[in-house]
Amino acid sequence: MNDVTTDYAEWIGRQETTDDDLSQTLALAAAAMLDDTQTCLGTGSALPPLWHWFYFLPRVPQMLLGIDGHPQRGGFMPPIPYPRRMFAGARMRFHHPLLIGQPARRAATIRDIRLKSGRSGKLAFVSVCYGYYQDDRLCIEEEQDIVYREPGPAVACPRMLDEWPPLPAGACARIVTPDPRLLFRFSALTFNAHRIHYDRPYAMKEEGYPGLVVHGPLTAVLLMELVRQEVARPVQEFSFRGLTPLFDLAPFRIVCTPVNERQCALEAQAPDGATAMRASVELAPV
Ligand SMILES: C/C(=C\C(=O)SCCNC(=O)CCNC(=O)[C@H](O)C(C)(C)COP(=O)(O)OP(=O)(O)OC[C@H]1O[C@@H](n2cnc3c(N)ncnc32)[C@H](O)[C@@H]1OP(=O)(O)O)C(=O)O
Repeated sequence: MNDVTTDYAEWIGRQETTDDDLSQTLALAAAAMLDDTQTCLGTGSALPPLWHWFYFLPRVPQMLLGIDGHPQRGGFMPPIPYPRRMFAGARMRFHHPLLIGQPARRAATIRDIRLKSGRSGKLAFVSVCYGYYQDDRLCIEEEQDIVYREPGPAVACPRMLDEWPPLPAGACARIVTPDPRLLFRFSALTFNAHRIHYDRPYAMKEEGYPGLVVHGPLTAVLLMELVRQEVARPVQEFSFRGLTPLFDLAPFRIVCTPVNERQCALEAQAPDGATAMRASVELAPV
């Protein structure tokens, strides 16, 4: 089940390059969404880690969007027939911060396509590598896993704990209320038209979710913001895997637990206490 079918083999190695001027306006809009009134975001300032996701936006014409709101498959992304797209995870290494207001380039390459069978049914994982450059200098290396699922049974509404469990020693945490205003602003900032994040009838009736789905990259950004504010040290590496979706139906908790001098374990906990996203950061040496 792990082999790429010949149908998709020609997509491996496919490349796409996107230029962006890393406008200050978008950084200020991202800061507003994150309630960040402190970070200096002037021209030439370092873009906080993961904020590169607010740039290099897809420029696919409206007429080429699929029914789910994503660009129709068969262009850069392979024509996988499973209809339910999700962001499954990513790994990245930060070499240098991107600087606001200066031209930058993103080079994308499809690295791998794998068909798997999971508890939820048939899955197709597409791994896309990205290199982010400024002045021809590699600033960030990233690999994203996008998963396409076949339709399955409706996803149940998660039960809510009466109380969050105690935190591990040394951990810090924050409760996030993922209301539609936050999801809408994140969709807008990433120019992501996937309807599961803002169109409740579509999310529930077509894709079988109990509510609007929280973007995986939004949860990852919130975890990174917790590190940026509470640990306040430069991050060298970051990785995450989405284990179960989060919805706009109840608050979730994000937790950062130091593991050693250089590493923190991160987690987003669903309202029922289950781990919805597991992540880790490697910090720069002191
Ligand atoms: C933006 C954007 C979209 C979104 O943001 S969607 C919302 C964010 N994403 C999520 O909420 C995804 C949450 N995860 C899940 O729903 C499930 O974990 C998933 C991905 C459907 C898989 O669940 P299964 O239970 O069917 O899978 P298994 O645990 O049985 O594993 C089967 C094999 O798949 C591998 N695998 C599972 N999860 C991941 C993952 N996150 N990343 C990479 N690989 C994964 C697992 O290791 C098994 O592989 P084997 O080789 O061991 O068979 C947008 O669209 O842009």
